[in-house]
Amino acid sequence: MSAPTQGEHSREAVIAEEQEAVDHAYSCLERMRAATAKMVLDPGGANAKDSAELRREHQERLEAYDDLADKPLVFMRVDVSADDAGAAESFYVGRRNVVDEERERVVISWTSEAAVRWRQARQSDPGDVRLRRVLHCERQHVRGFHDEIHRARPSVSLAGRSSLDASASSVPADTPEALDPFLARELDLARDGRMRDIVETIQREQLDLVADDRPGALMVQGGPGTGKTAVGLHRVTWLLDNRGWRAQDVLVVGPHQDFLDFVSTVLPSLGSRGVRTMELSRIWGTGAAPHDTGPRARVKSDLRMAELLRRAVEDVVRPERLEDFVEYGAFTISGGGMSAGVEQADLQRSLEVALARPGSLRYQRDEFHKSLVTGLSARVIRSLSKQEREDRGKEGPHCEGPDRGLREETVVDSRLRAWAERHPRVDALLKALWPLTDEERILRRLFGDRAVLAKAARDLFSEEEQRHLLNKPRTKVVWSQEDRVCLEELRFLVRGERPRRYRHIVLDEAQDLTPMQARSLAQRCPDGSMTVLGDLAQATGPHKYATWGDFARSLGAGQWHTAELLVGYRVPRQIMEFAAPIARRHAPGVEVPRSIRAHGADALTLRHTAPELLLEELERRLWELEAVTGDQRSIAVIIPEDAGIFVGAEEVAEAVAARGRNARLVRVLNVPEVNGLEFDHVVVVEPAAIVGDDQNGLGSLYVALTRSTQSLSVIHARPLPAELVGGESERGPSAETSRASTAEFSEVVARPGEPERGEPERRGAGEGEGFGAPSGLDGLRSLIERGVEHERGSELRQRLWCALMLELHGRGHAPEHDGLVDALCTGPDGDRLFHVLGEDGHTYEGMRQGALRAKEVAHVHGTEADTVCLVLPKAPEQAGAVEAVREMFGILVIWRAGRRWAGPDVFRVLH
Ligand SMILES: Nc1ncnc2c1ncn2[C@@H]1O[C@H](COP(=O)(O)OP(=O)(O)OP(=O)(O)O)[C@@H](O)[C@H]1O
Repeated sequence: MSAPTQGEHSREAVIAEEQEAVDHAYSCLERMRAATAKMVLDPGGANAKDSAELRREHQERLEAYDDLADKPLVFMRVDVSADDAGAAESFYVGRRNVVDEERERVVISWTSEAAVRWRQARQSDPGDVRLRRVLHCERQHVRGFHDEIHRARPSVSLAGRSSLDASASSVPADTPEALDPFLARELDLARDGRMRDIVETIQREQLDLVADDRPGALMVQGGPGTGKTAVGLHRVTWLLDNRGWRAQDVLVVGPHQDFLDFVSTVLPSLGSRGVRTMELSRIWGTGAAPHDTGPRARVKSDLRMAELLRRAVEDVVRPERLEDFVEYGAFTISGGGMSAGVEQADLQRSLEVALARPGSLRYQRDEFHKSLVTGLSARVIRSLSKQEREDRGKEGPHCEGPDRGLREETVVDSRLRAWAERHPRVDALLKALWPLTDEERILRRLFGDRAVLAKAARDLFSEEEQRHLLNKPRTKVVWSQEDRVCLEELRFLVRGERPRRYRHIVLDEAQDLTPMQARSLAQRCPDGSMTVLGDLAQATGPHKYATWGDFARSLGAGQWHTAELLVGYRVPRQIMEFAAPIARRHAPGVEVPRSIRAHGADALTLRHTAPELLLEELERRLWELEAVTGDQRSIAVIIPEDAGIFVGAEEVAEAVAARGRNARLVRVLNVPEVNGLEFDHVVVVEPAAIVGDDQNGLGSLYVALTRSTQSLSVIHARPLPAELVGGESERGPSAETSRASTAEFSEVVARPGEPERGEPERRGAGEGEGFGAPSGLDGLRSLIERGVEHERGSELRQRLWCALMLELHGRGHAPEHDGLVDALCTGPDGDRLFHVLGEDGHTYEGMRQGALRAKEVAHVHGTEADTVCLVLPKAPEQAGAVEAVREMFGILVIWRAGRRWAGPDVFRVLH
């Protein structure tokens, strides 16, 4: 073993010194933990309630210590000038505040004002920072370090550096392109379905936003993977620590539950427990409600709806009905030997005053009710009081004391008020003036009655827009997500009910919020303190905002400011360059992030194939990826939402699951489900179908293409959207043509009939002959082919066929298929021919016809299949049908039962 160099000596010495400090920090933390655990058992407190409250607080602190799990407690040392003479004081920065027995600071939380300031210092403008050293720890063990700022002497890491430190010390930390090795290592880690906190490697521009203390809404625009979500979550911890807010004061809103699960460990690892997180659709009730679509969704979630709803509520009131209750110039009630009345002019005035009061519909009604009852009971009281006085004069005193008369009057007054309050005529008058006081009925009437809608929508919505809002007559109303937002607005207008409020709200993927949703969320945050995170180029919702200023208008935000994140930390550069033209087309004013991650040679793969081979190609790509990546890396298959293209998510998922061991890490998702998530490898299937004809389809594709940290594979049968291949799209000329050219990528083109790479050539269908058709049968063959082709028009049959192909491929077969044969497996125990049936395949008649067709196919194809099998979409309708088909035709039958195959011969035919 060679002797260590001088550099290695000094490096080892530094690590040993830092290790000592880290060990001390951990032992102090352990002491604090033990003391807290003791306090949980014996919390003290003046009474039981206090004790319970204290116990809960200690318990939370204890859990916060434990939430560190395997994350390092300490990750930075900072030396700052203590005096002009050059003395320096050292501090350690970490995930928690730690003190020693004398309550001296041992570790300062990264959220403290000082720690943030030190981290914002630059080598060129260090302020009082003399040394800023990043410690690379694995749990408690210091493995390396890197000096970002060192003013006293050259960085020790320059000498004898480890491979981990090598690039860091050679790159000036102030250079934006600098990718420090700790960061590079973090970014390259496998994505296991849970986001990690980035507190150790947070970049200056990110930290600036985390610690932004301006009041109002902070809106962060940033492309895919620029760390918006990470910034939003770290900001929550910073706010809780610096504003003294409780966790319950903050709400984090994300696009869907998977996203919330994905980020669920970040806040606890930063020491912030109990922050409420919610998926967007659950904010307004159940997430299961359907969405409106197309122009209806657009109109219904437009900000103008707020005014329409206000008018709809205003229009509910029918002041003209007052007349119907007035006789001889007054409104009167009588009963129980009493009568009372209010003159019309007074009544009119009361109504006007009530309607002019700021407040909800019910509040105004109640105010009118109160003043009416006061007016009525005042009249009765006066007459009764006179009577009483006369009676009292005859009968003598009823009770003693100076306030006798007053008390009697009060009793009479309250009894009379109750009488007037509940009088049926009063009730009838209120119902006539306010016929509706229920938000659901008001909305049903607005969307169900053309005249009501036209009156309220007069100068707000065009006639066409009004048509989109109208429900079809006699349609049973199921409240959509968009309706639910309107209902919340109505609940305020009608009852004055406001949803729960928060001190701060973080909105992630905010570009997809509708204006009405944004307005509704802002109402949960009366101080307007919000963090709004989004990317206008990733917009997939019914509304597209041109600027964040438009979004701020929906929020009704008094104060707001925007910031931009421009460096991408997730997506490798080659993929980002491929996807960028899509973003530029979709949101021309928005800057595409500069990816900090270097090209991987095989980061991008494009595969073109025939529609019926899409599934096979996908299977093949998954095998390849798994072969390369092994068991540890996550893979997402992103398919179009309208799966009509070839097969649904279920079938792909089944095929993935059937492969067993790696299935855990392979997920099949569509774009709304993948929003905000990331995976190591992503396979995007049929981009053109993801774009579809939706105005926000390009946004969806941009989301799909930018989910991976390692590689992107695109498998397509339809031509790629023009933006991806540098062409002119039908959507108009590209703002900037793509720099990507298909030649740059590994592209495999496979069509039926064309030999694929490495496969023996075979003659394709549609060229006059199938593989092995006996001569003389050509005429018959084409007749039968036409019949088969016709049957293949069934979508159900197509899906069933795909499921069968997946199954067979999954079992290691390479089934042949052509214009006649659905699947033919050749193996040592004979040939098996499968014939797939469609809609009526499970009826006996369907099976009988299918059996005949299968026989014809086998005959003209010339296959001497040892086994012919019918594949039904579900279990046969008639008992005994399977046996009958087997005995009469010699044909076996299997069928689909949910996600499985079933039938008495299923193992024989599918082995
Ligand atoms: N400073 C950093 N250090 C380490 N990892 C980082 C840093 N910044 C971002 N990342 C990582 O980059 C990935 C993308 O971050 P994040 O999901 O926050 O981006 P985003 O802008 O919200 O993306 P999208 O718009 O696609 O939702 C995450 O894995 C995150 O941990």
